[in-house]
Amino acid sequence: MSEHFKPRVLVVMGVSGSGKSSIALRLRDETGWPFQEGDELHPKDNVAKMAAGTPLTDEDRWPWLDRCADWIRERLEAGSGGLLTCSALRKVYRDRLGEGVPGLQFLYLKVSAEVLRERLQRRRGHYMPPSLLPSQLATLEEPTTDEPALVVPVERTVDETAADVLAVLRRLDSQGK
Ligand SMILES: Nc1ncnc2c1ncn2[C@@H]1O[C@H](COP(=O)(O)OP(=O)(O)OP(=O)(O)O)[C@@H](O)[C@H]1O
Ligand SMILES: O=C(O)[C@H](O)[C@@H](O)[C@H](O)[C@H](O)CO
Repeated sequence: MSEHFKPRVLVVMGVSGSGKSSIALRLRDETGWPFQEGDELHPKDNVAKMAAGTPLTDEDRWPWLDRCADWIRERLEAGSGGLLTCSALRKVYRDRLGEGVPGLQFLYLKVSAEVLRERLQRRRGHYMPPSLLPSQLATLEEPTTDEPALVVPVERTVDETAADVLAVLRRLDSQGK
């Protein structure tokens, strides 16, 4: 049985290859919160575009972000907690997802460009080509300190990183935050 954590909706964010899916799945196992892979909410044209090596535009992303926002809102209303992977690269995207709504928290996976390049080169069986990394990094606006985001460097193992996040959640729970 998983440990009890106060239900929160966490958006696990960062560029392609930062480890969103890997970390979110570990956190799902530990918290028991519902999990949604944000990549699965992309309209199929978006996936085809990325697979062909073309970066998405803001216009491509809005319908996808709206689907992500719907999922977040449902989870908040249900009070079940939730884990969504979503690159959420720009501040306006995070606003669209509902940043600032109580109970919604972002978890930013901060990884150096070198490590990202290496991970994406090694990854197999994913539509996102490593050639899109520069555009992902160019689009990224890291969350600032006045945003409700936890920032974790993820150049250690998935288990170590997940343990760090759980420690933060326990601390927030014990402080009644
Ligand atoms: N902490 C880690 N240490 C080493 N390798 C990792 C780590 N986290 C993830 N990886 C590996 O890096 C690759 C990218 O991870 P993952 O698919 O979880 O990233 P992602 O952010 O969900 O990517 P995308 O947004 O493109 O779907 C995978 O091959 C994964 O096994
Ligand atoms: O905003 C974006 O450009 C996209 O969401 C990408 O980040 C991908 O969906 C994901 O990272 C691919 O695997």
